[in-house]
Amino acid sequence: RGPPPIRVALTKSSGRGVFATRSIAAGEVLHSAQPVVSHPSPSVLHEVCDSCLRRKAGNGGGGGGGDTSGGIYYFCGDACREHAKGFYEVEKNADWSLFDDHCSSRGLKYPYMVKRLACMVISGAVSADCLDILQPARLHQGTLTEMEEEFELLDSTFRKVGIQEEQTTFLTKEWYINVLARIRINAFRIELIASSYEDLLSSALASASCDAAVGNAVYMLPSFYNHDCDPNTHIIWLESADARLKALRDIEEGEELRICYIDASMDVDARQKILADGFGFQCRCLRCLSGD
Ligand SMILES: C[S@@+](CC[C@H](N)C(=O)[O-])C[C@H]1O[C@@H](n2cnc3c(N)ncnc32)[C@H](O)[C@@H]1O
Repeated sequence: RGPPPIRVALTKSSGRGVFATRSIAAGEVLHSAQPVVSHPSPSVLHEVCDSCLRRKAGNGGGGGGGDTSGGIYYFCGDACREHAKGFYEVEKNADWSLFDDHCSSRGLKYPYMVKRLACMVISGAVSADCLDILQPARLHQGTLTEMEEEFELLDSTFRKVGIQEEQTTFLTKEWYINVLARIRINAFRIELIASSYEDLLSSALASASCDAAVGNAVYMLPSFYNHDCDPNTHIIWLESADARLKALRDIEEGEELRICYIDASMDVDARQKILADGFGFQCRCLRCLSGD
């Protein structure tokens, strides 16, 4: 397989975007992508692999061969356990109860990803500026104050573990806010596509009882796709957080590839509100302009 048939370039009015470098047929997989950082949804913790978010065998995932590691984490196999060392070796040594309680009582999900990223930076798995290339959200004063509180809890948790100071020099309030501002705009909520009848049953149960998402993740290339309420591309997850970008219809060379960030079945007013509040832009796609 050659390189993916895409390139990132400036659009006329939506910052950077992804463009087709040749014609693409409907249904073609453009490329796959692995998360830079991911985290299970709090409601399914211990039910999905802490690394790839695959459901535990018996929870509809069919991902046998897994184990639990010290009761705190579940990894679906050796590859994920190995890959997770990037955060696990640091994360498991700290008492996260204050930080986690703070986030769960407020229904916050993204700070868990910042915590994980901080552990990855400390262990040397990624650099502190690995998300800097992504677009940040514009933040209001109220949000900044909340983030400062979260940062204090994160910082004090690391201090209690006694990690060497030179390993945490990156860990400043500014770093925390910068990373979270990028995660807010670029994180994907991951819903796995059921791959068997058993999965269908258990995912129906999961969505009836709680959140259907297995977690959230940030990717590099998928973060450059702009939004359209009638997209020509979509991002899908089959059994794990490894994503696939797939053409929804025939696409011409040079055309911009766009995905839909939200539930496209909502009416135009609801879509506009969510995109403005959550992503900070007014959608002017053809579907919105036609009032559909
Ligand atoms: C995930 S990023 C997409 C890549 C981004 N354009 C960049 O330069 O990094 C999401 C941001 O892109 C911009 N964007 C995405 N879709 C847009 C659209 N349909 N109209 C205007 N801005 C859009 C918004 O600023 C949004 O917050």
